[in-house]
Amino acid sequence: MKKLLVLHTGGTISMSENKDGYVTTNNENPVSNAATVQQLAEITEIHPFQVPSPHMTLHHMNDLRKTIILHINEDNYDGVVITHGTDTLEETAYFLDLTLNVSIPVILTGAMRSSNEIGADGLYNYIAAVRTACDVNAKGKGVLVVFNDEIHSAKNVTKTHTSNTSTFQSPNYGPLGIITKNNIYFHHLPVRHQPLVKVDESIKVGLIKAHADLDAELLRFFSEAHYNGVIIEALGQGNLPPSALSGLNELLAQHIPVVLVSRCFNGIVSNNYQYEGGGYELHQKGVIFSNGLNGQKARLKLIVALSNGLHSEKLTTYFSR
Ligand SMILES: NC(=O)C[C@H](N)C(=O)O
Repeated sequence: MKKLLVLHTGGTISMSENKDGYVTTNNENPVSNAATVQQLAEITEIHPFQVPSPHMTLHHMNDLRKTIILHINEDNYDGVVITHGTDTLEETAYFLDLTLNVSIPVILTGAMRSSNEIGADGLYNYIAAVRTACDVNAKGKGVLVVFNDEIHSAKNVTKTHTSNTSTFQSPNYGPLGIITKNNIYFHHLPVRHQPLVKVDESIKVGLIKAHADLDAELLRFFSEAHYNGVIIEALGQGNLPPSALSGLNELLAQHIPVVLVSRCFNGIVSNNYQYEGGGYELHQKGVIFSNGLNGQKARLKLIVALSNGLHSEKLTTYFSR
């Protein structure tokens, strides 16, 4: 039997509906010690904290990382499963993917319906995650998200629906694999990069979404509030309204790294347009173009990059991968 470390962190998978129909936190995680799961693997369960995932912080994520390292250094685990709220699940998954230097499977899962609601998906997803963690082909693929019978890479997966159980999707790329009643099939191999292991929790990176008439004052805020970096979810292929440019110039003049992603759901930013605020001009100014991440993931990537002392060209290269 494979030996797995399971970390329960909270979220809907750990919650129940009360008599008024509202979803609330339980003292005990209902999927903890589930008999069906105990038959699949030898499981050591720990509960580092129990929070709804909107309460997750960089400190929680880093704490989770340290806890995983501590336990896998002490004992020979074949894999790690983390149960987590879905709202920020992709952020914790990607943070661990960027910073955990391990080859055993590390898999996050959660639920869209709490434990006593009709069609509750928590135990089902948990079982699927445990089965995947036991699969020999799940090794060396970085951090994975298992949800609704699909296996996604932490880098590409995102929550796409407020309530549907098929909420986790990987725009542009699709899932790495699928899970059936009896089998686990991987169809793609993710491109892997060497993790960076230092994390400075004091680094502050802001995230802002561009829109028509974006006010330069909003960008100025980040320099006034001493942010270490800024992510802009730009328009289309990577363009900004002229109204924002004076604020952007101030950030760049103060050598605050600015990374561009797109507010579009699919595609990658590029320096095509040569008009005021167009990608060409932003690139010339020194804005860093990210290779296809969403804003919340680019934020964590910039925190990790700055924690590891990446600046100028090294930072640009890191974001091009
Ligand atoms: N489905 C969920 O888990 C959502 C919940 N609000 C959370 O992220 O904790």
